[in-house]
Amino acid sequence: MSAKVIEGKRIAQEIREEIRQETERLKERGIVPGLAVVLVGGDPASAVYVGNKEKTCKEMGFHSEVHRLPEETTQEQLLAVVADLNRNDAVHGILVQLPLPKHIAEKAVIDAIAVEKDVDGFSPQSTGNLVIGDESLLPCTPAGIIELIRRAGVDPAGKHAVVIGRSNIVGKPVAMLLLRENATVTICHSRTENMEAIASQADILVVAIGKPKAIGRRYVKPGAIVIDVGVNRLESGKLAGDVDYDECLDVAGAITPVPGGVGPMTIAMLMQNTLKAAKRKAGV
Ligand SMILES: NC(=O)C1=CN([C@@H]2O[C@H](COP(=O)(O)OP(=O)(O)OC[C@H]3O[C@@H](n4cnc5c(N)ncnc54)[C@H](OP(=O)(O)O)[C@@H]3O)[C@@H](O)[C@H]2O)C=CC1
Ligand SMILES: Nc1nc(=O)c2c([nH]1)NC[C@@H]1CN(c3ccc(C(=O)N[C@@H](CCC(=O)O)C(=O)O)cc3)C=[N+]21
Ligand SMILES: [Mg+2]
Repeated sequence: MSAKVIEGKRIAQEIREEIRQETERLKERGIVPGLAVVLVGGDPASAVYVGNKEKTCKEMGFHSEVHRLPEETTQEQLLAVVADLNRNDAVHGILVQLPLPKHIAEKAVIDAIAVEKDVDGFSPQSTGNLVIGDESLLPCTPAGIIELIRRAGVDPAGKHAVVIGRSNIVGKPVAMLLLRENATVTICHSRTENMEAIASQADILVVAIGKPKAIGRRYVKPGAIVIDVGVNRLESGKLAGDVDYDECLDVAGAITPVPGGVGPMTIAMLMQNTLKAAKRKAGV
C-alpha cells in the first residue's frame, strides 16, 4: 500500500485563485490589499523567497513593495523602516524576512510591527492571541499545515498529534493550532528521550527540525498522516524534507512531499493574511 500524497502545491494554487478573485471584487470597492516585505542583506535563499512573495503578490493583484536594505543596516534604521510601514495606509501586511544579520535583534524588530499588520503572526501579541484563542492573524506555516490536514480529510479532534520541533515559528504554534482543533498533542525536541516510541504512536506526525531525511519509517505508525515542514538544500542542489519520503511512503496513510507540500501553503497563507488584514482595516 502506498500513501496518499498531499498535493500542497495544487491546494495552494486553488487558494491563491480564490484570493485573486476576491481581490478583484474588493478592488471595485477601492480596496487594494498591500504587502511590504523587508529584506536585510544578501542571503541568496532569502532573496529567492522574497522574490517568490513579490511575484505571488503581483499575481494576486496586491500592492507589493520590497525594501531591500544593505547588510550593514543598523537596528535603528530597520526599526525606522518598520515604523514608516506601520503608518503607511497602502500597506496592510508587513513581513521582515528572517534570519536577520547577527548585529540586529530579531525580537526587537518583530515586536515593532503593528499587530494588525503582523501577517507572519510572529509578534508576542499575535502569539498570545493564538494561545488564548482570540481572533488573530495565524502564523502562515502552521495555518497552512492545518489546512493540508483538513483537505486530506483528517479531523484532528481526538487524534494523537506529535510535533517534532519546538521553534517559535513552526513547532510551538502548530502544536497550539492542533490543540485548538482538539487533538491530543505531544511536542518532541532535541532533548526528547525515546522519540521513536513517541512518534510512532502519532495519528498525525508533524516534523520541523531542519535535518534532511532524519525521520525514517520507524517513526511512523502505519496509516499516519505525515506533514514534513523541512526545507533542506542538499549538496547536490536538490531540496529534501526532514522526513525520508521514499522510506515512509508505504507506511504512512498520507504524506506531504518536499518540494510541493508545506512550502507553497506558507505563501498562500501569507496572501490570505494580507487579504484579511486589508478587509479588517476597511471594515468589510
Ligand atoms: N515550508 C515552510 O514554509 C517552512 C519551512 N521551514 C523549515 O522547517 C525546518 C525547521 O525550521 P525551524 O522551526 O525554523 O527550525 P529551528 O532550527 O528554529 O528549530 C528546530 C527545532 O527542531 C528541534 N530538533 C533539531 N534536531 C532535532 C532532532 N534530531 N530530534 C528532535 N528535535 C530536533 C530543535 O530542538 P531544540 O529546541 O531542543 O533545539 C528545535 O526545536 C527547517 O528545515 C526550515 O527550513 C521553516 C519555516 C517555514
Ligand atoms: N519572516 C519570515 N517569514 C517566513 O515565513 C519565513 C522567513 N521569514 N524566513 C524563511 C522561512 C522559510 N519559508 C519558506 C516559505 C516557502 C517555501 C517554499 O515555497 N518552498 C517550496 C520550494 C522552494 C524552492 O524551490 O526553494 C516548496 O517547498 O515546494 C519554503 C520556505 C518561509 N520563511
Ligand atoms: Mg529558526
